[in-house]
Amino acid sequence: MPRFAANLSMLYPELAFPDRFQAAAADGFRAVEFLFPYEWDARELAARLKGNGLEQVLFNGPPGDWNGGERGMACLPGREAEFRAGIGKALAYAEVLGCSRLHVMAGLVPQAQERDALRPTYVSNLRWAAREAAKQGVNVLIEPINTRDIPRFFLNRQDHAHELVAEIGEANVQVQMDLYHCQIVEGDVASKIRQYLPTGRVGHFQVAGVPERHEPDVGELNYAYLFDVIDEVSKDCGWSGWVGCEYRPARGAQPRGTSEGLGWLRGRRA
Ligand SMILES: O=C(O)C(=O)[C@@H](O)CO
Ligand SMILES: [Mg+2]
Repeated sequence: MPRFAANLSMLYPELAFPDRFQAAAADGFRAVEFLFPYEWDARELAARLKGNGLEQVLFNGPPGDWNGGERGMACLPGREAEFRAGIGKALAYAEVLGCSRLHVMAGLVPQAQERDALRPTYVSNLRWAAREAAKQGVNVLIEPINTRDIPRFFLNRQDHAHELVAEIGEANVQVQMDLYHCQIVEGDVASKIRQYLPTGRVGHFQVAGVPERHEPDVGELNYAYLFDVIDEVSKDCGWSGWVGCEYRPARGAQPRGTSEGLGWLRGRRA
């Protein structure tokens, strides 16, 4: 059975962020992930994890000016110093949270620039981040994201991500395979799991229904089937990572809306 982690940036929207840890534990989760922890003290978050018997399995590096529309800096020439400072900050949080996966967002292709021209900057930034992360046993993850949600995002496809992982050439760089984005951009999701999971280069999965990004049992993807595929391939190749529940509950911020939407998970937990 896949092991499922609650994404606390999206689940339990009716609760203040620090209270989402307890809610996730009460719903039976043993692990959590979230996007950005930086407005909270790392020790306070570590205490929430410990107090609720939870493991932190993933979070994101600083994305640049998120409210101003930025979605990472890794591909942006001229932003290397800020990128490196952000990785330093993220690794300090990873240490306190005991987290071994860091998602580094690629960034947007600037207007009037070609994606390929950004590749050397991206590769060199990721290589630097990976070497820093390796010093404390952290894996750096890169995630293809669909361009409907994030227009001009640098990284959109699984094959592009795996090519870049090979070019970066560091053992601790892996792909965060978000099946929601994968379905929107390229489809053929089960075959892609079978193709990429045995390579040892998939570090984490994320799931959501398509197209609304609600619960996995809402929408066009048959997750019952896909979870069986992950199970089957994991057994063959010895993969033992996590599946992040990164969706917006269909019942929105209604009290207990997230919990009531977890029917899809019943009987599926490892
Ligand atoms: O949007 C996603 O998908 C993510 O995994 C985030 O970390 C980045 O927006
Ligand atoms: Mg994702």
